[in-house]
Amino acid sequence: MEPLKLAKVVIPPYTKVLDKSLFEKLFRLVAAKVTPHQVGLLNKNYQSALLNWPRVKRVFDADNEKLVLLSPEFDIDDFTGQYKQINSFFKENDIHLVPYLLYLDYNYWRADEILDAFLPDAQKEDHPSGFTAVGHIAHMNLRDEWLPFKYLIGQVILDKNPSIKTVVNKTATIDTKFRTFSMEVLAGEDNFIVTQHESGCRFRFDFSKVYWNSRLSTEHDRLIQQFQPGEAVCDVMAGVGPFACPAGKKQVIVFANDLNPHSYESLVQNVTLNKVDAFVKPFMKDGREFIKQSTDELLSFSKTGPIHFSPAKKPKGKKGGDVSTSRDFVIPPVFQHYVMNLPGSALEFLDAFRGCYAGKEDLFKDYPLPKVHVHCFCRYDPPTEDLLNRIYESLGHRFEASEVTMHFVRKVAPKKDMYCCTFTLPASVIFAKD
Ligand SMILES: C[S@@+](CC[C@H](N)C(=O)[O-])C[C@H]1O[C@@H](n2cnc3c(N)ncnc32)[C@H](O)[C@@H]1O
Repeated sequence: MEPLKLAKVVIPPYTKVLDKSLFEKLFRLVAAKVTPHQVGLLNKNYQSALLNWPRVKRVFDADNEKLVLLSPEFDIDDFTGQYKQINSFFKENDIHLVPYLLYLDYNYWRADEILDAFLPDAQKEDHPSGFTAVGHIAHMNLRDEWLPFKYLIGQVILDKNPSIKTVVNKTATIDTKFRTFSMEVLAGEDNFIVTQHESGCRFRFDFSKVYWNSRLSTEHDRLIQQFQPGEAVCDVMAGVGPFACPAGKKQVIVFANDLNPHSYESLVQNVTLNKVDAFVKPFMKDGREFIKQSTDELLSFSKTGPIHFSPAKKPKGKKGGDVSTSRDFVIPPVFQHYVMNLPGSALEFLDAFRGCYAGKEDLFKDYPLPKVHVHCFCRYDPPTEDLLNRIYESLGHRFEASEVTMHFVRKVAPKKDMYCCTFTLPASVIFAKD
């Protein structure tokens, strides 16, 4: 008896339509015709002789009786070896054994089983059944050797993942100004407008025109946790709002900026979608200019009076949760945090902090100096010296290692790690008059 495994199938490279009949398989099995009571006895006493394949039903109705499928290894004539006892049981109880044809088709097999059957064997462990989901889109990053089978791979991913409606493959490395990448639809609808959930918020955007990376959700949450209600945060490269909107939901005041007009457009929509308009202000400027101008923008905004916040009324009958009390949030005249997530170049923007609060020293009477959370890539392990040097080159201030937290975010490539450096902006930098 063949094991439960798809045999290799040969499909010519660049085939566009998957012939699903290639994955149909017929198994000639034996079934025991028993009473419902005997099903329990078989399950209890003779498990190893019964069919035990994943996702395959073993017991079927047959008139007033039941058919129980036996293992393909079961030997009907074995009265001395491992099947001696079950064969005796069948004989003593006058149980009939009947042939049973089990048919498994394309719907039965998992994506990785189907891909293993038609993709070349080399580097089998890397067969591409994994993808990153962004809303209804499965985003793949296929290696060159799988490209001749890209449409079939896309079809399998689409068929085997009910929430996926579009499968795309990245066609070039990210090197655009706005961190977007070109992509090709492998299967499904040609629709890039997605709705993605993260950190208790909803985000809508065109995945082909803006930056989004679902793998950053932990990093988003990590920083959001550091922001306190009533604090002011300057999100210099905000994208479609994955820091800004959740922070706004916890009543953090966020100036959120992105230079990509498509990101800005989605950011504006997402602020409204998540009802954080009172707390999150979107901008579309170059990050360096924004760092400089946002100090005055916030100062003016702080003079408009406190933000009056009334939590949405709880639906009738809902118990628990916070007591709904309204609260006034005084807008701070200075930022407590700057977030700069553009890891390829954000360190180079640090020079913009020189003198950004020059002449405004008094504003810090009641506020601490701002913290910067700047993301960057590094190819050194440990990263300390390299990152301290690069911060110095741009900011013009040499920190001690103990003054900068270097949080490892993720490995992007074998010699490319993403970090978030957090430090307090020195008074000598932000009040500099040079
Ligand atoms: C890596 S993405 C991060 C987006 C978002 N903060 C996140 O965590 O998903 C970097 C963002 O910086 C924006 N960007 C690129 N150059 C910029 C610049 N000079 N000024 C402001 N934003 C810029 C891009 O459009 C992109 O949305």
